[in-house]
Amino acid sequence: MTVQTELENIAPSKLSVGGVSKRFRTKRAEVHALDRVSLEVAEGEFVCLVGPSGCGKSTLLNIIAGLDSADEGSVSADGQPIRGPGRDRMVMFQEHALFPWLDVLGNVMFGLKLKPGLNNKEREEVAKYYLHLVDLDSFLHANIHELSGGMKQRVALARALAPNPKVLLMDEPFAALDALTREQLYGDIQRIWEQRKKTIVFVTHNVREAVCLGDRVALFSPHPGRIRQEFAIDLPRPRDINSVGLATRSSEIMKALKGYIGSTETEVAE
Ligand SMILES: Nc1ncnc2c1ncn2[C@@H]1O[C@H](COP(=O)(O)OP(=O)(O)OP(=O)(O)O)[C@@H](O)[C@H]1O
Repeated sequence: MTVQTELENIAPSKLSVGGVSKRFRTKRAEVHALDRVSLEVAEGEFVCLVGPSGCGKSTLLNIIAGLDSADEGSVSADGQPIRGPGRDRMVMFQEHALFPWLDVLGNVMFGLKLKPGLNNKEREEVAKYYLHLVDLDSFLHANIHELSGGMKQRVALARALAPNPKVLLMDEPFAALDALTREQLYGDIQRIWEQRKKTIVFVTHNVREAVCLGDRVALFSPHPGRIRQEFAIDLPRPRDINSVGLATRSSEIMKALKGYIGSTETEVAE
């Protein structure tokens, strides 16, 4: 395999979630995290899962990632049942989970370790391509602890993209960042998604963030976790989170969400 073939866009996956239920049993209680959740995500689609804390968004993402399994129902990528993690589905979490003993380049190269057919020099070339994509060319040899929160998440994004997955699964990746840094990353992730043609499932409790990024927003409610409604977002891209159109659409969705969870719920940000 050459670096050039490795960097080519590959066809994104279609995801299919059918009637998935999941319960967690602890010593004291049983939590019904997901109740017959179904979701279809088309090839290259950007879908956001929105809802208050505890409604099962991360559980569903973990099941699609193959990090957890459903009690009932089916989950498949391109028609193949998902039975465990795979390089075709990379996950990015709120916490960057970078290795502090490796520099920026080393962290992204680490994700390519198991990539067959690439030698070290080629892995470095691939890693540099993705670090350029996230605007970190000048920080290849920086230590992780020297970076800002936003830069760490850029490294984490480059690391998730480097194995050229068909699906990117993102669990509140920007939640711990300040508003300005988040806004920059909204622009970046939209640009990268269009350039690299990934299927993206993005978990957030921020309705505006979901409307800014998603082709579609799936609304969850908790106890038990269910998808209550889906909204197609046809605003032109790239979207500005501060635009009037986006605020209007967010308010409509927020209103629907409050109808499902009650207006006293405070964990969802508009
Ligand atoms: N490993 C686990 N053991 C026991 N309960 C769990 C486990 N993982 C999740 N849960 C419970 O399942 C429910 C759904 O959790 P989940 O993390 O999927 O929700 P979420 O919508 O992603 O919430 P948040 O936005 O807070 O991450 C919650 O009540 C949670 O406490």
